[in-house]
Amino acid sequence: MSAFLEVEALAKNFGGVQAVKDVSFCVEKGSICSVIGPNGAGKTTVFNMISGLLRPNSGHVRLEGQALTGVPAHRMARMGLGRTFQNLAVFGHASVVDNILIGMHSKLRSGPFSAAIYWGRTRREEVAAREHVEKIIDFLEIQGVRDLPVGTLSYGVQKRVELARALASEPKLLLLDEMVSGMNQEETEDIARFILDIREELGTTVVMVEHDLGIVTDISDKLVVLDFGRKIADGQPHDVISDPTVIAAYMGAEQGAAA
Ligand SMILES: Nc1ncnc2c1ncn2[C@@H]1O[C@H](COP(=O)(O)OP(=O)(O)OP(=O)(O)O)[C@@H](O)[C@H]1O
Repeated sequence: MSAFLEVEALAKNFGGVQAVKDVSFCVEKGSICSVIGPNGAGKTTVFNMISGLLRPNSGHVRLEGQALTGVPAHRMARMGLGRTFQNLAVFGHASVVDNILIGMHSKLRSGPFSAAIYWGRTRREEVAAREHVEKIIDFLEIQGVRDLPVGTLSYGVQKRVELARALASEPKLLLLDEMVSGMNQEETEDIARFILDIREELGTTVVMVEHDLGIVTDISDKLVVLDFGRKIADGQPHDVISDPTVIAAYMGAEQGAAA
């Protein structure tokens, strides 16, 4: 049986820079997998190849055996992918509810023309969409700010709205790009709890790129470590972070930064 997500021999060059070289790993259904590594290791590039923002020079990505490689990013929601971005990607002037409704558009069947013909179906879809949004709002505990413009909220709550929008399309695979960077301790702990709840209660598989080693070792089932574009380790968090190759990669990066 094939793995839920298969990343096979991915490679990507930017001009003369080999950002990712022959990276392969698998993610089991219903698990949380984190891709870590020092600055410039190739994490974001791998992530963007999984989510369709970048096309690999070679290699494949498959979700439940279906090829994702070459599928444009805007069709990924229909393939079962949801994602958040390293830099906040919310509509600051729109309310929390409207931001989440925007995330649902890939699930709605009615466009303006079919809406004119099938008014009843459109109406039912809209009611169902609003009910679904309310469930997500309850799930992520953002009831108190539901009608406020997202731009007026704290950074941690805005990230939660972004997460809500990614969940709106009911993804099978949720990709989280440096979700907790810039968050304080309390916001980080909240997000860690929500990620665990998403896995437990919604059964969603989660892949994250993360700098914060505390959160990844606490909540991940598996870590994949990159260094200079190559995979140097993968496995259970406590084994991986005590692996001498991984320690050396992080220490090398620190020494490089200090020099
Ligand atoms: N668009 C690009 N053009 C040229 N080089 C790039 C581009 N994107 C990434 N790189 C280079 O590819 C390498 C991997 O970058 P990437 O952003 O994937 O690493 P990262 O592990 O996500 O780093 P960070 O932790 O700093 O975000 C780096 O050397 C980077 O400078």
